[in-house]
Amino acid sequence: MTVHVVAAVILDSEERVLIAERPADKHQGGLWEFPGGKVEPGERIEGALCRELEEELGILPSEYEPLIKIRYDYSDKSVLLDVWTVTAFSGEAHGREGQPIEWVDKAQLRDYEFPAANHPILNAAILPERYLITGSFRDKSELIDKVSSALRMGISLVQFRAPWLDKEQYRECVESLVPLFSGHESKLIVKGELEWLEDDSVGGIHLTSSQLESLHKEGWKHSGGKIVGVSCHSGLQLVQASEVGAFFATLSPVEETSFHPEANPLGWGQVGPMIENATLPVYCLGGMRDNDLVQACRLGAQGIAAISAWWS
Ligand SMILES: Nc1nc2c([nH]c(=O)n2[C@H]2C[C@H](O)[C@@H](COP(=O)(O)OP(=O)(O)OP(=O)(O)O)O2)c(=O)[nH]1
Ligand SMILES: [Mg+2]
Repeated sequence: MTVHVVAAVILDSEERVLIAERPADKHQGGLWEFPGGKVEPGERIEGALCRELEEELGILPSEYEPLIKIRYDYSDKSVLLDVWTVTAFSGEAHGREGQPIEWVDKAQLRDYEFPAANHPILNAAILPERYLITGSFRDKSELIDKVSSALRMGISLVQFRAPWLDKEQYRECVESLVPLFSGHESKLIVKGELEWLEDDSVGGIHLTSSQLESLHKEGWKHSGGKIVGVSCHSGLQLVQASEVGAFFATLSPVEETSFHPEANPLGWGQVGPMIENATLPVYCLGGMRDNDLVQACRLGAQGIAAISAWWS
């Protein structure tokens, strides 16, 4: 039997996250957690969220939205963690059950030890809702202009993609973008070979589904703090993406897109259950515009990924 648990990534005005230490005598005791607890029979999930945060922290959430759902089988117990982001609440958070609590910068979250099920939840808590993939550009200066303007729009995760360039031009473009990301909370992800993981000037890499397939076959597993994203087009690939230790996946094409006119759109109807079963954060990709974000998040996605929407 699966225990349905609601948990909250509570943010303050400085984007810090509230975490609490689980009592030593409880399941997964002594580890840090996102506050929450079991949903009672017949209880609505939002009701359980408000009740648990009131009981454990003495706060009442007023603005919240679904972040991610993760199923996980511990040897002694199976849980469905239904995680919500809370962006506004009344009251002063304190450990009402005597549990230590801490407000932590997102970048520091990985320094704390969480239960095994929380791995994708940490990634979801850290990743933004919008993921820009670079589109066409004439030269480096246009590339820099376009990425700069996206960063000014508040986009903080950018994949550099330019399949028409040779290796040297490609590297030069990456090098020209790197300074835009220093000092920002933003991350530059390079679409390309695994060797980019060794490059400390970039935030991570994005793998194609065929790279995923061969890496998965080899039994490759990502370790370390660098972000790894993977392009997925099926439920099986989403499973493989989790198994190789990817931080997130894009799922495409959700709708028709001029970039891949030959591909059959999955449509929201198929995308919903695929996200539901995924065990990593998923960005919807393919024909996405800003106003698709609400629908994507309603289906449990991390957010949306796009070229055209933010590449003007
Ligand atoms: N709240 C919370 N629970 C988590 C997290 N990660 C994780 O694996 N769990 C597991 C541990 C527990 O098996 C279950 C949550 O149960 P709980 O002990 O907090 O439930 P509860 O607050 O209702 O407390 P009680 O019924 O034991 O008094 O989910 C997390 O980040 N937050
Ligand atoms: Mg609890």
